[in-house]
Formats: sequence, C-alpha cells, structure tokens
Amino acid sequence: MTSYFSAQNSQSSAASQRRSSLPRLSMDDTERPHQPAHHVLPSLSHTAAATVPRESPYNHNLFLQQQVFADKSNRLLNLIQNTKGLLEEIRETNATKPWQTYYPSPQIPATSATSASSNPLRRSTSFHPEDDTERSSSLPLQQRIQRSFTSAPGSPQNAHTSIELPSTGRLFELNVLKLDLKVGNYATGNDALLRGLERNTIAHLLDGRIQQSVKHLDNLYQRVGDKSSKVLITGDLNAGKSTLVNALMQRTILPVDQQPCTSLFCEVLDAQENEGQEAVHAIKDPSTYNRQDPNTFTVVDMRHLEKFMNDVIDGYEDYAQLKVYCTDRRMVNDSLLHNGVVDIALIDSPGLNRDSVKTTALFARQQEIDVVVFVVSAENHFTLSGKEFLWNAANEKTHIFIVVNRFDSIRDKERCKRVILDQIKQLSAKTYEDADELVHFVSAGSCLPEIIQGGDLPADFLRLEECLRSFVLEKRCKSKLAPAKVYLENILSDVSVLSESNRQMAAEELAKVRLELERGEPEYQDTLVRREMVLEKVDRLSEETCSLIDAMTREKLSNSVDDIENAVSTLVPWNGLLHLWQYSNDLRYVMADLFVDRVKSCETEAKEKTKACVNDIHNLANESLPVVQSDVVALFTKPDPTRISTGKLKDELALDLTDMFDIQDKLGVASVSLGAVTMFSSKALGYKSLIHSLFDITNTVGVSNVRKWAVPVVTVAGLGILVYIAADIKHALARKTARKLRAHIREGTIVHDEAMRITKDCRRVFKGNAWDIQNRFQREIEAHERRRAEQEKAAKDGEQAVIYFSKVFEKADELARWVAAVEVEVEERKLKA
Ligand SMILES: Nc1nc2c(ncn2[C@@H]2O[C@H](COP(=O)(O)OP(=O)(O)OP(=O)(O)O)[C@@H](O)[C@H]2O)c(=O)[nH]1
Repeated sequence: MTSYFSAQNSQSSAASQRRSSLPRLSMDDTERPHQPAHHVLPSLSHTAAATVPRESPYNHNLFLQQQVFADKSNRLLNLIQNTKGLLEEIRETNATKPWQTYYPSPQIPATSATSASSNPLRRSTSFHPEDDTERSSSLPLQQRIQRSFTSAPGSPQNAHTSIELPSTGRLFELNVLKLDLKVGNYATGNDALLRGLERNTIAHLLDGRIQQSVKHLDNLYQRVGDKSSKVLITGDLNAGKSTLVNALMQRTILPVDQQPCTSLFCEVLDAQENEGQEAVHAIKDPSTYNRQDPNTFTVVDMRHLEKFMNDVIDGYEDYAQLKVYCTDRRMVNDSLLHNGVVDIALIDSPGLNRDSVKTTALFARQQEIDVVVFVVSAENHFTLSGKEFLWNAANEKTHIFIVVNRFDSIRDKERCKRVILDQIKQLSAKTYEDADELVHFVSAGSCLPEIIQGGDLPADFLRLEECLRSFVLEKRCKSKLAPAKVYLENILSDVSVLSESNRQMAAEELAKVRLELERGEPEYQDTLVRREMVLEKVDRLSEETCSLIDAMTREKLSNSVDDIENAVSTLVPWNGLLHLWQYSNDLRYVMADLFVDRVKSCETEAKEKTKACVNDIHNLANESLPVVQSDVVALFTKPDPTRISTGKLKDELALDLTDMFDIQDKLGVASVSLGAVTMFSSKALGYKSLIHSLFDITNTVGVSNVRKWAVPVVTVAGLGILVYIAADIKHALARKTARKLRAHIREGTIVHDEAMRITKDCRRVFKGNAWDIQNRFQREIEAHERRRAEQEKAAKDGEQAVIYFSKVFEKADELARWVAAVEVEVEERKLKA
C-alpha cells in the first residue's frame, strides 16, 4: 500500500535553507539608485547571455518585460534599503544627539490670513495634502510639502498653503508614521490626546513607529526580493489541468486520466528549492510544512505518484497537498520554474465541483497566489461550478488567465471561440477586454513531450506560455512592486513632513535663542557695571556711617561725667556720717552703672544708624537686583555687645581717705571767706599761701597781739573748718569720685576702646551686608553666564538641527523622486506586441 513512499525523508533534514541577506547601501548609492543592484537579483542580461532568446513574435517583448521588471525590482530594493538607512539614521540621531525628531503637534488653524501670518510657527508646522487645491495637487508630493512649508505669508502662493484652508482642526496628515492614540476602545480625540502628552513621550511613540516602519521595510525587501511566484491552475473536472502543467513543464510529472485523478493541491516547483533534489513531499497539514523537518511531510517516490494520487482519491491516504520538486530541463530563458527573473511554481488543483469550489476559491485568495489560470474544456464550456468560481474570482482578482483546452476536439472552432468569449464577457468583463492576451484556445494534450518528440511547440501554445509569463510579471508588479512603491512614497512623504516641520521648529527656536543671546549681552554688561557702582557706594556709605558712629560715641562718652555727677545726687541716698563707707561704695557703683548705661545708649544709637544705613544699602541693591528679604538686625550677632568691665571701673573709683576732705576745694572757700587777708597776695589759693598770709598778718598786727588772739581765733576757725568739712563730706565724696571718673575717661583708653568696639561691631554688620549684596550680584552674574552658556549651546544645537533636518528632507526628497521614477503599473500590458 505504501510502496510509493520513499526513504529519502532524511536527506532534506540536512539541507539548510537559503537565506537572502540584506545588503546595506550607503547614501552614496542613493545618488545612483537607478543603477541595478547586481547583488540583489541576477542580471537578466547575464541569464540572457547564457541563452539566446528564441525567435518568436512575443519572445522579444517578454525578454524586454523581464528586463524591465528585474530593473524595477532592483531599483526598489535599492530604494528600500536607502529609505531604511535614512530611518535608522533618524533613530540613531534621536538616541545620540540633542536634537530629536519631534512629532509636529496638531494645530488649530488660524481663521484668517492675518492671524496666520502673525504666527509663523503655526504656519510652519502645517500641512494638509488632502485639502490642497487642484493646482497644487497636480504638483509632485514633495513639492507640495515644500511649498506648504515655505510659502511666505501674504504671497500669492500663500492662498494655497494649509494656513488659509478651511478649519478642519488638522493641518497636516501623516500616512505611515501617524500616531493613533486610543483611550479604551475609542480612537476619538487623537489630537487632544497628543496635545496632552509631553513632547518627549510623543517623540518616544514616534520612535516606535519608525522602528515598526524599519521592520516593514525589511518585509518589503524580502517580498520584492522574492523571485518566486505561484500560479494556481484550476478549472472543471477533466478540463486538462494536469495535462497543461505537464505541457508547460515539457515533462510528464502529474498523472493524467479521464477519470478524476487530482484530489489534492499539487505544487510543482523547481528542484533548486530543495537543494537541487527532485522529490515529492506529501503534506497532511500545509500550515506546519517545513521542508527541513521530515516530520511535517512524507516523501513519495515520483515514479509512483499516480498510484499515490489514486489512493488519495480512493480514500486510502489522507493528504491535503503535494510539493513536487522537479528540474526544469529547458534552457534558462525558456524555463518556467526558474528563469532568473521570476521563478514560477504551478499548483494543480482538484477539478471544481460543488464540494471543492469553495476550497479552491479560498486557496486562490491566498496572498502568495499571484495568478489564477482557469482551464475550461472547449467541449463542455463553463459548468455551474466553474461559473461560480469565476464570479468569485472576478471580485477578487480583476483579470483571470483563461485556457480553453481540448480545442483539437472542436470542429467549428470559430463558433466555439465566439460562444466561449461571449460567456467570458458575462463572467469577467476585464478579462474579456484583454482576451487577446488572457484567453487562449489550445490543445495541451498535443503539446506533451511524448507527442512533440523534440519538435517545436505549436504557436498558440508558445503564445500562451509567453502571455502567462508576461501576466505573471504584470501581476507581480501589482502585488509586490506596487505595494512597496506606495509604502516608500508614503514613508518618504512622512519623513519629509517630519523633517520640514522639525527644521522649521528648530529654525524658530534658533532665532528665539539668538534674540535672547543678543538681548542678554547688554543686560549682562549692565549688571557688571551696576555691581561695581553699588558695591562702591555701599563701601562709602558704610565708612561714613562708621565714622559718624565713632565720633558720636567718643563725644557722648567723654561728656557723660557731668550728667552722671548730677544724677548720683538723687540716685544715691546720704544716710549720715556713720554710713559714709556705704555711701562711697554706692557712689562708685552707680557712677559705673551710669557710665555703662551711657555706653549702651551709644550702642543702641549706633545700631539704629547702622540699621538705617543697611536699609539704604539694600534698597540701593534692590534697584539692581531681584528683591530678597534680609534681616539686617539679625546681623548684630552678639546679644549683649557691651563687654565693658564694670568691676574694673568700680575699682578705679575706689574710696581714698582724702576723698572725704576736699581740702583744695575747702581752702579755696577759706580764701574767699578771708578775702581781706588774701588781698595781700595774688596767690590766694593754696596751703602755702595761707601760711604766708598768716605771717604777713602777724607782721602787720604784731606778735604780741597775735599771741593774744591767735589761740581763740585758731580754735574757732579750726572748729568751724571741721564742722564745715564734716558737713561737706557727702559732696566731697561725689566730686572726688566724679573727678576720678573724669580722669579715668580722659587719661585712660576706655572711651577709645568702647568707640572702637561699637564701630567695629557696626563695621562687621556692614561687611556682612556688603558681602551679602556682593553674593547676590555674583549669583545674578553667574545665572547670566549660565543662561548665556545654555543659550549658546542651544544656538549651536539649533544650527546643527536645522542643517540636519534640511539634509534629511533633501535625502527623503531625493529618494522620493527616485521612487516616483519607478513605474510599476503604467503601460505594462502595452509592452506586448
Ligand atoms: N483531446 C484532448 N484531450 C485532452 C487534452 N488535454 C487533456 N486531455 C485529456 O483529458 C483527460 C483529462 O485530463 P487531465 O489532465 O487529467 O484533466 P484534469 O483537469 O487534470 O482532471 P482532474 O484533475 O481529474 O480534474 C485526459 O484523458 C487527457 O488525456 C487535449 O488537449 N485534447
């Protein structure tokens, strides 16, 4: 039963799959994208050189078509690589350079030209190709973008820029790189969402889109680079599908029978796909098929293929698909399976009936099926199943390649043609329009190798073959090249929009930064000048105030003794001679305390003056600097600035015995009372003067008289003096203590020391404030310098960004022009004779 199975399964496991590498092209290649990349597809001229094309009315055209197709493929492959390179460059720049490609934020359009022109940024980021006028839409896309971005406000062109277009809420439209944000299941409010996101977040999302696009370009590269094309051959039962395959292959590969003999899809493909080994793989689950995994298929001996297929029909075997790897023995240029430009795989399908029509229609819809060839028997015309299939296929694939087989059996061939073409007209109008190329009346049975036996194939069959190849090329253009071209156009248009909007943004930011730099320099210089002026003034004011405080303190302390002396008479109570000692101490203490109070008063006044001056200084600084709150009083750091030693002062005023007798003062008083006596001498004051006066009196009055009166007079005078002295002790002590204090102040350094100390404290306060103001200026200057450094960097980055985005735009523009030059849909059919 299973004798047709081969033991060759293991050989395929060792084979490694051929992988196409993606050569990376430099931008230099972009400058010559029209040159075919020979490494991508084998040059047709090379294959043609190996085999001279057969002379036939159509062969030359087919040759040209293949050459054109290969050229287009190579150009597109080249352009895909260059576009990918450009996107990768953008991504790399985003990751490494300070200028990122930002997503242009959706703008609400200005309602009038005036408002638009007053907002250059708004105008600059706007682009809405859909709303462009008829005139501008006739321009190439890149030019429209360029014009949309560069039209000057108020210029006649501006009437066609997006700024003046009716408000749609969207000013530009991206194709591939458009960010569609969704909240929950709704995609509404995309622009609002975009506006709500941070610029960097959007840039990150955009980077993701670019990454996806790079991946998609890789897929496109694979698709365009993939030379294989699948042709599905379908049709009614016994129409001759398998015979057609064999005739096209010029080999008897598939079994042919009048009974239904094909019950599964048989793909005939080049043995090179299987490391050059001819083999038949029977597959149960096509979705899991892997040529390198023997577990996914069973190897069938090619000699027993017919028996195997019969067993499948009879239900002995359960397989869904066959892969028949075989060698096309014809010359390269004639080979259908492997001709170097498009390698065609033929898929023979089960004859259509009610059961299989849906399965086959589904199969035909698969993406890799480039062409559907419908085989109809000239004897039977279209069956119901055939019609049903064609109806469906006509909806999916606009053109169907139709082979009317068994034409040899028809006697009235013209009538047959007429009837069948009429039917085709009803079933597929497009196919009917190109019936000359798409509808072929042949006899595949007469073209089998055993019939031909090395002779020439009939002309109608040769034409079928060449039209089929041509049709495959055309379809491939549409199915592989056209999507690649459209995608390239879209992505390059997006890159142009992005780069131009980013260039505009960068240029505007650059202009802004330059303006700030320009404005900032005079401000900076002004701050430097103001700093010098203010600090000089602060120094002068501080010094003046300190001198004033010093002079004031010295004067007040020097003149303080009289006031102190007057004050003690009321402050210190006299409790009689018995409390003389206590009185004396009280005097000392009170005087010392009063002097200290005077020092404190000087300090307070100095503080006031300092505070007032510091306020003036800060007001002066605030005129040139940002205002800050500073507590100038707190700058007097010592809570009690008076460090004068009252103890020492009290010691200086300590009581002497003589302090009780102010003799000099009393003698002065006695001299006055003895005015008559003192008249004799100009030196009336002093003890010696008194003695001299007494001798003078004695000489005048006479010694005897003196002896007689002296004792009582002296006694009375002495008693009087004693009484007087006793009564004057209180005042004498006060005077003497005050005199000591005065002498201490005049002769000592206390006034100087206190004045110096107070002034020093004030000077310290001034210094602190001057330092504070200097620091404020320094901070201001440093902030200026920092700002300037940042602005200079931003300006430098901005310049680079403008250059970079201009270059990206130029590259995208250049590539887009090359892409536009690759014609993938135009006039393909007209190449035929
Ligand atoms: N007279 C004539 N007979 C043909 C021609 N082509 C095929 N036949 C015969 O038609 C019968 C069916 O041919 P197949 O190739 O098996 O047809 P098929 O469409 O593959 O059949 P199924 O796969 O079973 O649907 C065979 O007996 C062939 O010999 C032809 O051009 N002329």
